Amino acid sequence: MAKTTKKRRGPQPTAKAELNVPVRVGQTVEVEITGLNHEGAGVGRVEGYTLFVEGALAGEKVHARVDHVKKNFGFAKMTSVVEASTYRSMPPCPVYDRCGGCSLQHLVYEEQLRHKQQIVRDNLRRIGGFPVEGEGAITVHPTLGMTDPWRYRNKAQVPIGEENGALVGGFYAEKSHSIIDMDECLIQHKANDEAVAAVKKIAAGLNIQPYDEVRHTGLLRHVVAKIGVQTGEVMVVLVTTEETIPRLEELVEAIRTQVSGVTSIVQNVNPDKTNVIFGKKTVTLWGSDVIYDYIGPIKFAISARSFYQVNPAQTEVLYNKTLEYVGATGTETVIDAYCGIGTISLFLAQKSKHVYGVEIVPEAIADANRNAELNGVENATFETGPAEVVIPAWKEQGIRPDVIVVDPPRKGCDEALLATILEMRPQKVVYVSCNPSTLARDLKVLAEAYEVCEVQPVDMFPHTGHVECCSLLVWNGNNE
Ligand SMILES: C[S@@+](CC[C@H](N)C(=O)[O-])C[C@H]1O[C@@H](n2cnc3c(N)ncnc32)[C@H](O)[C@@H]1O
Repeated sequence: MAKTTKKRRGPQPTAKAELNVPVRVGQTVEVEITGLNHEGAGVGRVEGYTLFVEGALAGEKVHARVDHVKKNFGFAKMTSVVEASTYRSMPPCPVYDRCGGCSLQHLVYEEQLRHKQQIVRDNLRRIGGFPVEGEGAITVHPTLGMTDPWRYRNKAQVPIGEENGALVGGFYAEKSHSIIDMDECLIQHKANDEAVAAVKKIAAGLNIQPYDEVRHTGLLRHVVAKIGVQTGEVMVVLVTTEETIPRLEELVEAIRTQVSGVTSIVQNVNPDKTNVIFGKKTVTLWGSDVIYDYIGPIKFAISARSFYQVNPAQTEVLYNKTLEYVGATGTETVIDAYCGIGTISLFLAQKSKHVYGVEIVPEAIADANRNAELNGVENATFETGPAEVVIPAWKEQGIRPDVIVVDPPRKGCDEALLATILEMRPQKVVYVSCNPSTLARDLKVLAEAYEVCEVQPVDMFPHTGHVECCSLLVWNGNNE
């Protein structure tokens, strides 16, 4: 099911004269594509003016229709290929060009991996000012990809609506609130697709009213399905506008008997006029409050609302790399900043003396403590709060980490945290990042006292433009 929707750019009848650019909205142009940007759009020029062309690949000549112009660059959509790249492949997904969840399905997978490695290199050079070639260059390893890069997502979040009087669920059509019905997503675990399709059919059969986003009427807003890939346990979450569900017993009984692997049926109530999926109230309708999964040897309890990495196979690859870079032997004190539900912390606790995890969301820390208990881990301590406040406090308390691991959100580390790391000077910093540009910016700051030894890109989200990285930094021994 659709994971993301394409950025919606509003209608823009800007005349080319207004901005003094060589193209106008609605015009079809021929463009030679020289590169791919971080969102997977082709980059080309028309009379020196940069156009980002959705659907085009580096090395291609294409026809494209301009749909948005700005002063220095514009956006276009490919309408036909004039000269194709040898790396072009036929996207297997039938709704690929309408969904927007994936942006790279038309590029052969090996080339996607090379592209992601290049994106990391470009950011390190352009934003970080690091050499990436020749003597003294940072080693950026080839991206670690999946042997089978399909059906990897363990969570589907599907908006429900109405089309011609029928209940539908799938993804939002571009620049609209109407939902295109879809029962299969090729990057989604098959069990989740089947669970959502079954729930849609059951809900329609029981005449449960789908949500109308514009009028803010109806009951069923979203169907969420989650699977613990290692345990096969499935959770179905019904997100509704109201607490009362008509024919509730029949609904639960049908889901319980028709959804394969289901061990948990949960209702979340979201009465607000918002595009945020979940509301505050969650009730278990049948079965367990949680499903379980394993990453490596660590068992995790996953509730309806808890954050859990969506590609568990590649998460294990990423965490093993983190463990390798930390290089713990059993004597180390490690700080895990931005620890979420303690996934990295619990991985590290196996090999370290003590792990301190900090995270801003209280519910995530409650999950981290519960997961520590579940795994009998006694050498991990979790604290709620901003990393940039809690870690300086730990410093004052005399905690001296040998290694600090950071895994911040896309905006990167807070400046105050980087300053604290430079003051604490652990022997190593391991930086896990989902955004190469903020990674490059922060590494540049840390390079004052650290050698950036190597960067390992990991493909957590095949067929999308995203890339995750794990970087090893070692203190340069300079006390100044
Ligand atoms: C990319 S996630 C990493 C989660 C975890 N390491 C994992 O692998 O599942 C970033 C986490 O940072 C948390 N966060 C955001 N800002 C924070 C801050 N200032 N201090 C501590 N945690 C923060 C978010 O809530 C989120 O859980």
